[in-house]
Amino acid sequence: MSADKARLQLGFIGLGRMGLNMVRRMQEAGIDCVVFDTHVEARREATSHGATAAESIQDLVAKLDAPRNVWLMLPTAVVDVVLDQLVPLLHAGDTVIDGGNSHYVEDLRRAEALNRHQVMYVDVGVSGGVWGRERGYCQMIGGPELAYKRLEPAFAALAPGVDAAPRSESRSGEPSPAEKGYLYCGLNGAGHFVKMVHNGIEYGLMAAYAEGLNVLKNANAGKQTRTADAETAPLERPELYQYDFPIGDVVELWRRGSVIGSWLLDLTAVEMARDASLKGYTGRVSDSGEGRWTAQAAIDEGVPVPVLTAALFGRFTSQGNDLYANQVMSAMRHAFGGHQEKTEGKG
Ligand SMILES: O=C(O)[C@H](O)[C@@H](O)[C@H](O)[C@H](O)COP(=O)(O)O
Repeated sequence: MSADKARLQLGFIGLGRMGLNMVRRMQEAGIDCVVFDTHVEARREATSHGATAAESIQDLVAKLDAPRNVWLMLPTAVVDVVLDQLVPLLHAGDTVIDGGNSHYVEDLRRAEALNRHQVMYVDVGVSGGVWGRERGYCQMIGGPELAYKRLEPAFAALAPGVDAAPRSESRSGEPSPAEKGYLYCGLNGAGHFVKMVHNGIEYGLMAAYAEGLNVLKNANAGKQTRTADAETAPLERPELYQYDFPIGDVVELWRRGSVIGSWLLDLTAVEMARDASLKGYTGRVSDSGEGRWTAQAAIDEGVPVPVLTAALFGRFTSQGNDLYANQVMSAMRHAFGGHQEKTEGKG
């Protein structure tokens, strides 16, 4: 443990799915965390891992040595509420870190507001989800470089480390922060901007796998008999679609030596091994905002992102937001051709 690591103390607000595990990882690395969450149980759990619990935000600030560092790991909707309580308690030279999935535009506004109190604001896009405690967290960091430097032992403790991936050819010597799993991306907003695009890509990758696997799943379409009044046109050559692929095994196979292996595919394989029919899922795919923000940024930049937007719109469809459009089309079809809607599914 380095001397710097031993000295760093961190206030931590928000002990949810990710926050608690992040605190555990930092405590294990010798970083003292003073934690607060409205759930007493979460605070108790954090103390069992060596953290110091605070009874309130005021108590948390009082328990920290100056200059204070307070990391927020909160749903985006409550960040401003907590900042309103926290910032008046802080002093010049203190730092607030937002590790949630905030929009980078919000970071710019918040950084300016905190700056008026001479409090530094750092935005950190954190990837790794519920697996982060074990695998480490990939961190994309924006804000004043001074604050980044001060917090570097915390970023290093949370990061997966250089061994998480084979070193890229022609990189040698002391691994760079990026190779360890954290990166200073630039001034305020930069961290969440990079995380926003990361999530835009996440949507695209997920949709690509999902669509491909659906083509495999329906490769037995020629086996289904279609009646004259079926919903869709008959297959011209049903003999071409007579396959029942073991999708779970195909996914498992692609994890080994194929071009499209990835952690997303690894996770898919685990789900498929449990139940390849995915009966436990209705297929409603939520979106928390970052896919939308990526599309908005691309429009402002005049950059085409057809794959990412198609994936985003696919999520809207899954949420049922295509219903009225479909009703309009069905009404038109009925109006011009007298066509009745079929009540059954695939015919
Ligand atoms: O990198 C990550 O760990 C994920 O990207 C994560 O941060 C993501 O934001 C949420 O798990 C869900 O996001 P959506 O609701 O937008 O799918």
